[in-house]
Amino acid sequence: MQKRKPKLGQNFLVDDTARHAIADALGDISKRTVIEIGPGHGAITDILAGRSRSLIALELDRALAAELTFRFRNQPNVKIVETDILKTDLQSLIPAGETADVVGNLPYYITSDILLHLFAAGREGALARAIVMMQREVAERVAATPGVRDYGLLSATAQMNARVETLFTLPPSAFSPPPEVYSTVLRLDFAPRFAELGVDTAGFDTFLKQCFAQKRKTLQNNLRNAGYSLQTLATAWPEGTPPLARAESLTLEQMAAIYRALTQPGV
Ligand SMILES: C[S@@+](CC[C@H](N)C(=O)[O-])C[C@H]1O[C@@H](n2cnc3c(N)ncnc32)[C@H](O)[C@@H]1O
Repeated sequence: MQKRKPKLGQNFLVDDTARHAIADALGDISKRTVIEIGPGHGAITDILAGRSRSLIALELDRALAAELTFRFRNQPNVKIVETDILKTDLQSLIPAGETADVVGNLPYYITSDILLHLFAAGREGALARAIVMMQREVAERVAATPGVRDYGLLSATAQMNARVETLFTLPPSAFSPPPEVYSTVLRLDFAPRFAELGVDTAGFDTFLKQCFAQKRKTLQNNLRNAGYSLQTLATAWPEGTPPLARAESLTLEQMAAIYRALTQPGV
């Protein structure tokens, strides 16, 4: 086994039950294209190769990509691509008119960037489902509901793009070498809510960033810092929303109502 490259987040899964549970969480993939992020030594790849119609595994580490290319050389449904997931256009990997599912024990140093990359592909209609493992604390933020301590920009962004379900948590001993943190597996079913909530994608993304800019400030103060006047905010503020509310206490429906009132006054 090659030496671990800590910079690439290489903690390999060695728990047999867990790697099967991750593959099982995808459901029936016999007719699906599956994209694996960071296959490493193939702990999950081995299982998916025998189950999926087509498996495309994206690995940045040249030696690992070569190892897997050799191992799967006689399986025409498996394609190993040496590439950076963040620089890969996922839609271009998927047959026209179809969607793919994603699986990955993610390199933790770029978890948020990978999630944003997946949400962008989900909005394009390229992805149906993702089973992704990440540091437990990050998973808790992705899955948190409004009003709880962990709810913030990552939760709101994730839940504008997907239904989030927490599946299970693994201790450091499930990996080699063991990381310093616990890890949690999430299921994301891509279901963008922008049209349903009457907001435009790019504008509402920016608005959410403005709303959550400073956690200790009220939502109105964050929006004043973003350039909205007190008077504009007072006129647009929906009835029933406390003026001193913080962004993390509001539902996505309430956030969207404020955004619509600010950007489409009189509608
Ligand atoms: C946590 S390991 C998981 C390996 C394997 N899937 C497993 O479960 O044992 C993360 C993997 O992602 C790869 N990786 C890191 N950065 C990447 C990137 N930007 N694009 C694609 N793969 C990357 C690493 O080389 C490593 O193989």
